[in-house]
Order: sequence, then structure tokens, then C-alpha cells
Amino acid sequence: MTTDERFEGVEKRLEIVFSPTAGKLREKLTEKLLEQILKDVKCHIVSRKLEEKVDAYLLSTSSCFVYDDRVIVKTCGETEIFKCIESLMGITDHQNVVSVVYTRGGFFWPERQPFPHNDDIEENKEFLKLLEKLTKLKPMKALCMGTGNKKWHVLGGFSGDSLTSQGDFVTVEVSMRGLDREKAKVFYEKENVTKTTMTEESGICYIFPNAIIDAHAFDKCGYSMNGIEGKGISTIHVSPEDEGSFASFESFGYDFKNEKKFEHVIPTVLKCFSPKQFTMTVYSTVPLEGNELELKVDLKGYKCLEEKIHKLDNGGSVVYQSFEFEA
Ligand SMILES: C[S@@+](CC[C@H](N)C(=O)[O-])C[C@H]1O[C@@H](n2cnc3c(N)ncnc32)[C@H](O)[C@@H]1O
Repeated sequence: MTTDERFEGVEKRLEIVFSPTAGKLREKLTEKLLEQILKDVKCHIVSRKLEEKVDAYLLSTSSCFVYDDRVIVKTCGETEIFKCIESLMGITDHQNVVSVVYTRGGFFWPERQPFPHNDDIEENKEFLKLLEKLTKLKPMKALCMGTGNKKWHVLGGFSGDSLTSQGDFVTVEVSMRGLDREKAKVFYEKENVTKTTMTEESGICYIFPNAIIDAHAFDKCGYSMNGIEGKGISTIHVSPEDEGSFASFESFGYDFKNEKKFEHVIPTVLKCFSPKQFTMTVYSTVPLEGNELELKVDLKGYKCLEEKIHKLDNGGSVVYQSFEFEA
């Protein structure tokens, strides 16, 4: 494989939350406007499902979800995600923004990233500059958990009332590397293979069996899906190339704490890819009371290498874990 065929699957994720005074974001952030805004990021919309509680878009490089109170943008490759921050905040008055959180894993090839994403310190500086220019949010201390390519970065800014205006939400992000080669083969273009057969053969359809699924198969190889179930969303993106094979899973808006789905979801995700290693990060908008630990999973076959729990300035928490397959 030549250098140019390598694809950076690791995503950059941005979540901007607006106060109720901003009105309904979905009425303002139409597909046409979103497409315009994403041009600067260097990606475009490839598919969409506009459902009752959320507009879910598949992008050429990952996904975007628009709720009435928030927008989540996730892009991979060499995209310039910070370039959409000002435009997204400008959809209403910037002063309506109650929180901004940016997360990403450690890139396979950081040197190929555009500025400022090619340098952790510069990225943090640029993020802070944008926060200061556009909002009155209080920046949180930059977090970096894990080491090497198991790193997980969290940058953010919160208003004083961001906790009360956010509600009780759990976001789960799983980043998987070193995909099992047989399982990765499912995501290559072949005769009689479609996005639907990829969703079924991989086992992705069993993760949230009741979700409405919007999937996209890329030319030659690669797969993306969004799942929607009421206010709950899930999204999976796969770069199956031998060098830098990567898959990500995210879910947001599910009631993991009361519905006890977590124990089913995480092992089912891992079964689709059997990765050599993965990191899992669970964000919770409610204060730490010890119950976040219920959302940790003990996975047979995987050894937990590292575990970190952080309390965020807005009262929420982040639980980070990194795992490696044990033969
Ligand atoms: C599914 S997309 C999104 C990747 C994702 N962030 C991940 O977790 O790996 C990337 C995969 O699609 C392939 N692909 C094919 N055409 C593409 C395009 N026009 N834009 C982005 N990826 C493309 C890439 O080579 C890669 O295998």
C-alpha cells in the first residue's frame, strides 16, 4: 500500500450545546446551511435521516447530528473541524452557547493533519482562542488521558448554568484499532455486497436492534452508519485498510443507567470488529456519585491497561479505559 492510500480514521468530535432561549436549532440549521458550513471543514453530506427528535447526517468523513438544543459534528481524515465553530455558533446569537466540548483520540499519522490538529499544544491554543473570541464560556483545563496512540484528548468550555441546561446525558465513544482481518473484509466493495449486507454480516444490526439505520458503503472500502431510536443515536465508522485499520462507535442520548443496555451494547460492538486494542470513554453530564462505575464493563478476552476518572468543571464526568486483547 502506498502512503497516499492510508486513511486517518480517527475522528475529531465537536459538540455545541445551546440554551433554550436560542429557539429550536433544527429549524435554523437546515441541510442547505449545514452543507455550506461543512465546505470549510472539507467534507459533505452523503445521506440523511430526518427523524422526530434528531436530524442525522452521514458525511463523507463521518457524521453530524442536529437536535433542537445541540449539534454534534464528527469528522475524520484531514478535515479542519474548527472551521465550522464560528458559523455554527452564529446560527443563533453566540451568547446562547452553554457548552462546547471537543474530543479526539491519538492520530495514526499526526504529521498529516492540518494545523492546528498536527500539534496537541497548538490545537488547545486555537481552541481557547476561538472560545475567547466567540463566547463567555469558562475554558476547562485540557485533559489528555492514556499514552501513545491510546491517548484521548478532551477540550471544552462551559457556562455557569451548562449543567442544569444540559439534562442527564451519557455519551459513549469507543475507538478500535487493529481490526480482525476477516471481520474487516466485510467492509470491502464486492459483487453482491451492499451497505445493507455489510450492516447485517458484520453484526452491527444487533447492537441496537430497534434503531432506524442509515448506512453508506464507500468506493473500494469503508463504511459508515447512523442509528436513530427516539432521542438516542449511535454511529459507526470503519476504515478497514490493513495499515491503520480503525473503527469507531459512539452512542448518545440512550438511558444506559436505567435500561441496563450497556452490558449488551459494548460486547456486541466488539464482536463486529474483534480489535487488538480499544479505548472507551464515557461522558456523563451528572455529577460523580460513584454510579458512573456501573458503566464500566469487564470484558472477557480483554485486559484493562489503564483507567482514569475525571470530574469536569461543569459537574459532569469522564471515565476513560484502555484495553488490549489477551491471547
Ligand atoms: C468510512 S470513512 C470514515 C472513517 C471513520 N472515521 C473511521 O472510523 O474509520 C473512511 C473509510 O472510507 C474510505 N473512503 C473511500 N472513499 C472515501 C471518501 N470519498 N471519503 C472518505 N473516505 C473514503 C476510506 O479509505 C476509509 O476506509
